[in-house]
Amino acid sequence: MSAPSVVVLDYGSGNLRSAVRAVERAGASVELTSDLDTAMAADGLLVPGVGAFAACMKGLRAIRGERIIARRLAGGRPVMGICVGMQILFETGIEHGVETEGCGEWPGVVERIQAPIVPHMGWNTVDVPAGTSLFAGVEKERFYFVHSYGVRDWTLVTNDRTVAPLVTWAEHGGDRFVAAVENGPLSATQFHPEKSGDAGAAVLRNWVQSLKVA
Ligand SMILES: NC(=O)CC[C@H](N)C(=O)O
Repeated sequence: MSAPSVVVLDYGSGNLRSAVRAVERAGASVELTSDLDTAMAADGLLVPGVGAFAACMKGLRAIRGERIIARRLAGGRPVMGICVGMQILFETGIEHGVETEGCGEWPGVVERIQAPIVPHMGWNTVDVPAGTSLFAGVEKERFYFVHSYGVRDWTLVTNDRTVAPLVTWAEHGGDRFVAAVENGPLSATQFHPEKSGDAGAAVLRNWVQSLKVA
């Protein structure tokens, strides 16, 4: 079976090369591009990101990235967001007093972590829900975080006809925030799997291996 194809979306954010290398090591054939048709056709789309929420959303909109994400998800085509690439999937981001509209794939606000020491920078464990596939085999491992903001409250309303997302939580300085989400074709991690050693590599491998099944 050929390697799954993954587009790493190039919307001007940083951390692109390490994301490309990490997904290649996870077994995918990777292209770094902002081309809409290429991004739509790939088995998986990875949305990395470092920097401020507003700047990332500006860069994403400049290449119609929010439309690429929405159209892929409408067709059940897998997307994974990492760090700011996860944060921009939510409804709103508030950084340095600036409120910015996100992609709105999930309700919720990205806001400053309420902890004595911010940024949350370093290795941490996560609280993984039953039924996870993203964390299969590494549920008890540590992952590398570098962020000052996060989603501290998960308020998605579901009913008996919808499959609730699997939400993984983490805690820093007494504050809890969403560390990962598995929601059908949409996956996301607040931590950097590409900076999280063998455990992070396993998360990316789990995601890449799910693409051919999708
Ligand atoms: N690693 C980053 O780029 C941090 C992303 C975001 N600005 C945050 O602080 O949460």
